[in-house]
Amino acid sequence: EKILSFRSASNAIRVTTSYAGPLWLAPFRVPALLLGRWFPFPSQIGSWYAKFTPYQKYKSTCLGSVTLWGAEPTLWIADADGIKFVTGEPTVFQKDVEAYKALNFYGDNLVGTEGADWKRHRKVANPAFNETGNAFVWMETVRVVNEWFSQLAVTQADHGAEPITIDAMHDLVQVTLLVISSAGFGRRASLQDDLSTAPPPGHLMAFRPAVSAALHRLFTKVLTPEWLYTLAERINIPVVSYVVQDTQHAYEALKLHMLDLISLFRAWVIEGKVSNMDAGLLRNMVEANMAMQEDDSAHSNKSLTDDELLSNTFTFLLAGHETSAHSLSFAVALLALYPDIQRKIFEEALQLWPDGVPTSASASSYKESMPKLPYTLAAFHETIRLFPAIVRLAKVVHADTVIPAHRFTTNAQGDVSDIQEISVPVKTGSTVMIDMLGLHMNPMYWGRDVAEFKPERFLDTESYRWPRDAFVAFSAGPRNCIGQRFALTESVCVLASLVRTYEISVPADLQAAPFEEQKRIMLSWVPGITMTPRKSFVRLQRRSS
Ligand code: HEM
Repeated sequence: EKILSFRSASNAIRVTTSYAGPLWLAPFRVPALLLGRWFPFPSQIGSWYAKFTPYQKYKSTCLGSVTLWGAEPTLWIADADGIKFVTGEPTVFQKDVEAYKALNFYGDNLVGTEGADWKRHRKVANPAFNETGNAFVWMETVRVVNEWFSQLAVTQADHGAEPITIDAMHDLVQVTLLVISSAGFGRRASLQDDLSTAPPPGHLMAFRPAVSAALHRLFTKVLTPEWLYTLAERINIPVVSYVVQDTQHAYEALKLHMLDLISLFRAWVIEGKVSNMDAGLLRNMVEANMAMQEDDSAHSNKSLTDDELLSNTFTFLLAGHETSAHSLSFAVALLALYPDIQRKIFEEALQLWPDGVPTSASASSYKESMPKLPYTLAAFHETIRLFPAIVRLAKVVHADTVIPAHRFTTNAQGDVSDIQEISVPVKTGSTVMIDMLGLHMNPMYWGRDVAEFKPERFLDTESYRWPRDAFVAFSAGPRNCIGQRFALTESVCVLASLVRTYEISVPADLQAAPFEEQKRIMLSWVPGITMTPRKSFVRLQRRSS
C-alpha cells in the first residue's frame, strides 16, 4: 500500500513540476537533522549541503519530490518570486507546527504556534523590537564587547606581543547570550560573573552552564518521550538513565533561572520600578501574563498564560543568541580569510572611532554609529547569505494554489540564460520547502560569482539595487524574524569593534595550507537547530592604534 501511494504521489508531481527524486528522510523532522551531515548525499534532493545544485541539474527554481515514508508531496523553492508569494500568504502557507511541537515542552510560544494564537504571542512581543530597544541593544553590546576585550587582554598578557588564538564561537556565544539576557530580560550580569560555574543559592546550576547544558541536550529533550523519564528514574538503564537524568537536570536548572527572572520582573512591574529602556521584551510578556491573571477573557487579546510566559522566555533566550553567535562566528572566519574585506571594515570603524572603540556605552550611540557602518552591515548580510542560520523552512499548504517560479539554462561559466516564468500548481496538504540556502546560491539573482564572499553585493549604488527578495536569511512576510534589527545592531557593533581593535587572521596550523583548504576547514558546518560552525579558531593580534 505504501509503495503504491508513493508511486501515485510521485507520478502526480512529475506532471506538474520537475521531479528531483524521493526524499529519504522527511526534511523537517528530527532524523533529518540528526543524520543530516551524512545523508542524503549532497547530490540528492533533501541534502543540507545541496545549495543550488539540484535546481541547476533540473533547470528549474521549483523542484518536486515525495517523502518515502508517508508519500507526502514536497515542493522545493529557490525562487525569489515563489518565496515572496509563499511568505506573503500566511493563511494558505502555514508553518509545519507539528515539527515545532517537540520544542513546546514548557508550553506554547511564538515560534511554534499558528493563526490567532501566533498573532497573540506576536502582539505581546512586537512593541519591544523598536528603535528604543535597538538603542538599548547597542548600549549593552558595547558594554559586553568591552568586557570581552578585557578578558582577551588577560590572555594576551601571557603571550607578550604574539597573537592569541581564540575559539570564536565559544566566545561569541557568551557575548550574545549576555546581550539577549540583558537587553531582553534585564539580567545585567558581567562576562566575569558568567564565568563562575558555582550554582547561586536555591539553584541547581549557574546561569550560563544551565543554558549551554540545555542547548547541548536539546535533541535528547525533544526525542525523549515522557514515559522514558519516569522509567529512567525507577530503573538504572546504562547510559540511557544518565543521559535522560542529565537532560532533566539541565532543563530544571534553566527553568529555575527563568522563573527567577520572571518573578523579579513581576515585582519590579508591580512596584513601578521598570524604566522605559529596561528589557522591554520581558516587561511586555510579564504585563501580558498579569493581564491574563486579572481577566480570563483576555486570552484572545494581548495576554500570556504562565506556561506561555515561561516558554517564550526560553524561546527568546535560545533564538536570541544562538543564531547571532553562529552567524558572527562565520563572519569572523570569513574576515580572517579575506584580509582585504577586513581592511575595509577597519577603515570604516577607524573613521567612526579614531581613538579606539568607546569604552563606555554612554560614549557611543546607536543612532549616530549604526548609519556610519554600512560596509560592516553589508559584510554581515553577505555572511548570512552564504551561511544562513536557518537553512530551510517548511510550510504546509492549506488551499490549492499556484506558485510562480522559473525555468532556465546555465552554461559552463555559470551564466544563466533562457529564463522563462512558470506557474507550479500545488495541492492542499502538500509541503512547500522554502530553500533559503538554495535561493541565496541562485546565480539568477546573485550572478556567476554567487559562491564568492563579496559584501559589495549588499551596497546599493546609482546603477545597482541589491535584490531584496532574493535574501531571506530572516525569512520574509508577516512571519519574518522578529529579532532581525536586534541581530543586525548587535552583530554590526561586535564586528566593527572587533576589527577596530584586533587584526583577525587564520590560525597558525592553517597558515601554510592552500586558500581552498583553509576555507574548507574554517567554514565547514553541520546542521543543528541552526547552521553550526564546526571549527571556529582564529588568531587575533591587537592593533597598535
Ligand atoms: C543572525 C541572527 C538571526 C537569524 C539569521 C534569524 C533568522 C530567523 C528566521 C529565518 C526566522 C523564521 C523562522 C520560522 O519561521 O520558523 C526567525 C524567527 C524568529 N526569530 Fe530570528 N534570527 C536571528 C536572530 C534573532 C534574534 C536576535 C532574536 C531575538 C532577540 C530572534 C527571535 C526570533 C523569533 C522569536 C522568531 C519567531 C518569529 C515568529 O514566528 O513570529 N531571532 N529568525
